[in-house]
Amino acid sequence: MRVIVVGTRGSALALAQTRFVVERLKESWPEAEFKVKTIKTRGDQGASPKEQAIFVKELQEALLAREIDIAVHSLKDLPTEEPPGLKIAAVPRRQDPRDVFLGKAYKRLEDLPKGAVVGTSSVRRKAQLLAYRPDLEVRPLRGNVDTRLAALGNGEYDGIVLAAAGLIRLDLRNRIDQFLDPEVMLPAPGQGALALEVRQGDDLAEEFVYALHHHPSYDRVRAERAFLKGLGAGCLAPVGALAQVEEDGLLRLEGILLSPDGKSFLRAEIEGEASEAEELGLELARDVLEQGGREILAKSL
Ligand SMILES: NCc1[nH]cc(CCC(=O)O)c1CC(=O)O
Repeated sequence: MRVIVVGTRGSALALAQTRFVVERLKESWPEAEFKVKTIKTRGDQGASPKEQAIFVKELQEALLAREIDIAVHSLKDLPTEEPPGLKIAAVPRRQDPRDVFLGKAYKRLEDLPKGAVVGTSSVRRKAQLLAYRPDLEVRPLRGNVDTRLAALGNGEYDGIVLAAAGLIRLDLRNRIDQFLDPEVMLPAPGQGALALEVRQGDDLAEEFVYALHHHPSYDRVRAERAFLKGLGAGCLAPVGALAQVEEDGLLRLEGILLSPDGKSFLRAEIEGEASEAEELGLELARDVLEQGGREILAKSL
């Protein structure tokens, strides 16, 4: 039988995510053989959105070139359009999608004194931080998770904001001081979810990864990504989105579009059938654009 090659980037987080995926694959398909291949990329998870896009592309090229058979991505780093010849064949059960606060002297965002310095390089996090607390000073914070934790330790910041999922997957949950309420900080579309990508027509790889597919997680991230896509904002505008599947099976999607300074924003929500996840996301985006989102978008370009 064919050896299935699982491709990943080399950052600690990417490797941890891939180890998790490969373990699940081996449990589901004990007869099959899986091998991990690290695709060397210049940077890491803390790179700028533009660099992130390059790393994603390198993995996709390796897939198309048959150097790997399955690519493991953080879903939030993937562009909303799939390249020709590839498909997202599975979205495993999503990790906690929320953002988290890690503080130096103060362990909660609301306890920070006026003018406190918070580190993040995400335009989405910055805009929402400023919308909540215009008095804060938001300073850039790049690098992989370790680098960012070290920067907090050095006292350069009073606090930093990261994705819960990254810390949890790196076994650093104990470093989290506060899970941010989505009322204050809506996560990035797809945050906390993985995407398992294969070549179209590679039925074996597709069948293998489908064993890890979690449909409710897939519906949620499809709604969130459709909202992002519908705004036509690309990855550079401050956009947050979070979908939940309610007890009655309905999907509730909340979305926000902000100006980079957080002074203007539009937040809206919609509810409907989970099977209509994509339509719900697109409809919410249309609502937001019509309520004044177009003017807000013009400010972030
Ligand atoms: N943009 C970098 C990135 N891509 C995925 C994660 C975390 C894990 C996830 O959201 O799935 C991170 C780090 C962060 O935002 O703190």
